[in-house]
Amino acid sequence: MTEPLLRLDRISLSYSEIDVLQDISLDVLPGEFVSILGPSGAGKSTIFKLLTGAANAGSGEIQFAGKPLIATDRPFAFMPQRDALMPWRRIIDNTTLGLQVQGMRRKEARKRVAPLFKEFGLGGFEQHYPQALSGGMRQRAALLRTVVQDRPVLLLDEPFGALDALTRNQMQIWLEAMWLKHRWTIILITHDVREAVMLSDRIHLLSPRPARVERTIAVPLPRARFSHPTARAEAAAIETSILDFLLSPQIREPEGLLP
Ligand SMILES: Nc1ncnc2c1ncn2[C@@H]1O[C@H](COP(=O)(O)OP(=O)(O)OP(=O)(O)O)[C@@H](O)[C@H]1O
Repeated sequence: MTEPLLRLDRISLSYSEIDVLQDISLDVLPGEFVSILGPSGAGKSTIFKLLTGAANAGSGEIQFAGKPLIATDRPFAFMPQRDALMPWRRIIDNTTLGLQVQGMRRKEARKRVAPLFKEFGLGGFEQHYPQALSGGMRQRAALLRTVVQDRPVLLLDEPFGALDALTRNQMQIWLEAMWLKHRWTIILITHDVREAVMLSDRIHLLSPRPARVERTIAVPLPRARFSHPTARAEAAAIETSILDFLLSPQIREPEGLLP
């Protein structure tokens, strides 16, 4: 059996009186594409804060490659919800930012990222500023900045949430192709159930805050699922069952946003 690359073992976390995570246990296999889905405010981004060291668990353990994760050990490259491109830096210099923060010299960092521009659909835009790029291009630039850091796990927090439906779908197709080629280990936070079913090997469904893993759903279907002649019906059925679950009375928005 493949050993997990990452394991969260009974993690709980509170912010002063607010309990946010309660006994979260989940694992991620090497090369696996995992999604985390759950109601708004459940604590999804908090899981990434824990992994990146921006928050500390009250109890439980995080293991990476079979050993407890220590503070100096940061095997994650994080892409935040908004692209966070710096408007005053050219695209090439935005994509080198993570490497430069790690101490790489600008010239060397540029050499590392430049060959990847074409693959990320950004060829010819190296010297442009972010405001000259479309929403999809900006997200690809942010993803490029994340990927070049060459960390074992990519943490993507709703990377396509702000895009229009058509661009989002194009980006999902592109990300799937990139993942099939590079086999990165990815944890994706998303609100988009179809996106999770399309891209994930497994989906962890969270309860409302304090978040627990309510269900883990494997999606063992061939890729390009929603256009695959036989898999598409099953993919649609999984999507419907997740939506039913998320809209069930015990899971749906706790603030009563739904009737
Ligand atoms: N620094 C903080 N101090 C206090 N409370 C916080 C802090 N950060 C987050 N929270 C609270 O923790 C809860 C979980 O927040 P989190 O951002 O992890 O949710 P989420 O599931 O990612 O939400 P969304 O889907 O809306 O982005 C929320 O109630 C939020 O208000």
